[in-house]
Amino acid sequence: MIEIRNLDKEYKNDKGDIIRAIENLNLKVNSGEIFGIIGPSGAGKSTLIRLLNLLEKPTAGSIEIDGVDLTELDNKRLRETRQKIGMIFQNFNLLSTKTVKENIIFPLKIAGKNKSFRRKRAEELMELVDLSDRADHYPAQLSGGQKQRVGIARALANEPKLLLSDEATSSLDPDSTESILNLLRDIQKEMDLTVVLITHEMGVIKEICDQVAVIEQGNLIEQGNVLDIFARPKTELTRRFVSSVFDYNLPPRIIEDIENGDAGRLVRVSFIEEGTDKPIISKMIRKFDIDANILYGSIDEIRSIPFGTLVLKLDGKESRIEQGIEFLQKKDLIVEVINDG
Ligand SMILES: Nc1ncnc2c1ncn2[C@@H]1O[C@H](COP(=O)(O)OP(=O)(O)OP(=O)(O)O)[C@@H](O)[C@H]1O
Repeated sequence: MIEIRNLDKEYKNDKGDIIRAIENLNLKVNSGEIFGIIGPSGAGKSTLIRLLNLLEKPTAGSIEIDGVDLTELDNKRLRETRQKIGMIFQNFNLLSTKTVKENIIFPLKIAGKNKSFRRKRAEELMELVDLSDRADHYPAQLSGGQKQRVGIARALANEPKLLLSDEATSSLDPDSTESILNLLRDIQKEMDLTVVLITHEMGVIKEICDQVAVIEQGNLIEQGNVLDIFARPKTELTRRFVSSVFDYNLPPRIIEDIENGDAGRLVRVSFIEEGTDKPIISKMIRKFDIDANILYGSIDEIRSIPFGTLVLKLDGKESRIEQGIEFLQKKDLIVEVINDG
């Protein structure tokens, strides 16, 4: 669906220095995915999402959507293409002097749709986002969550195939965030949309994304399936993001033992889906004559799929322990030796 190649974006600051907001970035987003891009402040997230519909012009590189390179389109074709890319914003960007219904009708007007079509489509969209009873309210009369619902309805007006979300839940309270994320998930399924969202909150990624890319200082540093990234974050930054929503860090008493050289042989076993861990670990204990004490465990759910990690202390013959670890790895558990003992 989207293929970004060798993308660069440079800005000049007030002093005339060049700031490389995006550096040689390559990314592929498949059709029908909810793809999250996460990074700390200043990483280049907003720049990247604005590049995706050419609200920002790249300094170099290409952005293909369904095989069409946006950077090569003339203004007229770019405008047409943009109508098929919906976008929602952190600050909603609603027209304050227009009602809910008029805000939703606005992009349909721009697309040249006739009056009866516009009215009918607006009714459908208000129903979709559960705001039919607020049709004649103005944005100032709505809660943040309701404003974002209007933003979503407006973004979907011209039946886009791609929806871009620029920190859509960052200014919402936790309940509204949850309901907006659920709405995004539902409409993604119902309309078979591809969604690209940027966020600085790992909770958003955990809640609705299928794939995630982590960016830092304009560079893509890690990318993959959300479950894999949670189970095996490769970079320090990703690990920090994961730790913000999943209790991944070792408890202080274990860290202390490691520092004092008293911890023994410790492994972290991460598993996805219920029950896969227990029979396999007890099998390892029997098969290789190893003692395995669970020192610490943490279990959560990622989009209804159980996901957890256990920290085990292994005792036994060195060679048998090696074989035991290999055995776990072959069973598709993610095993990380955290202390050699
Ligand atoms: N119009 C601009 N002119 C000059 N520099 C810019 C401009 N827009 C962004 N930048 C710089 O580019 C870098 C990336 O900014 P960007 O807003 O894309 O980051 P971000 O990850 O979205 O940050 P935040 O989460 O704080 O919004 C920053 O160093 C920023 O100062």
